Amino acid sequence: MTRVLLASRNAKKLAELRRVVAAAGLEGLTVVGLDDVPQFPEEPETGATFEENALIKARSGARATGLPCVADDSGLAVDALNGMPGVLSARWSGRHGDDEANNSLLLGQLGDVPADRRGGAFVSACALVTPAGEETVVRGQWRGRIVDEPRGAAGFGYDPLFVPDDAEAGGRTSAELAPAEKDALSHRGKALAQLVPFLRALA
Ligand SMILES: O=P(O)(O)OP(=O)(O)OP(=O)(O)OC[C@H]1O[C@@H](n2cnc3c(O)ncnc32)[C@H](O)[C@@H]1O
Ligand SMILES: [Mg+2]
Repeated sequence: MTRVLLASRNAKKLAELRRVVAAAGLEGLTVVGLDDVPQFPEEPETGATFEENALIKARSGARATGLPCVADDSGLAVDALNGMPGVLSARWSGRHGDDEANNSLLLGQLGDVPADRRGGAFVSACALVTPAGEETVVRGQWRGRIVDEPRGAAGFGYDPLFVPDDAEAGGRTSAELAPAEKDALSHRGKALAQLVPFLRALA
């Protein structure tokens, strides 16, 4: 069995990564998380793009463990904010991973922005780095709009504020979708789908 490390320190994101990889039915691959390998220090996510940050995380996981490593760097790019919070999504309010503070800051910033200009996209870059140094990076996007009040309790991050454009979502926020519904439409689902052939090749 080949082991593959999914390197995320965000438990809810990690659960999504695990789900999508499991749904792909990769025979001969065992997925492990950071809890299953010896601890190694977190590298600062200093990249200017999602791709650069995904590579920083995947390279450091592969280097520390000797395992092929998948990492996601993602965020919400709001049109009216010229693509921000972007790579700063996790720490937009100044406190890393404080979803409530991030959401209320974003809502305040969009306070005067009318409904027809509240478009944006979730973006995910997923990188696969092997111990031999082969690197693959892919990107998925999920278009939608930012509502003016949070709705729903599933998912994480900005999910309660994001209504996907997809008809299947029927006007629900991504925090109101069932997990499998989110995976079928999401930026992360689309990015990982492109990595599946490369993962299959490792098995
Ligand atoms: O870097 P790792 O350890 O993977 O965990 P993280 O939470 O810091 O992850 P990122 O640096 O990639 O930042 C992503 C942020 O973007 C937001 N985000 C990304 N994907 C999202 C999703 O599917 N739903 C809601 N918010 C999302 C959310 O605020 C995340 O904390
Ligand atoms: Mg991060």
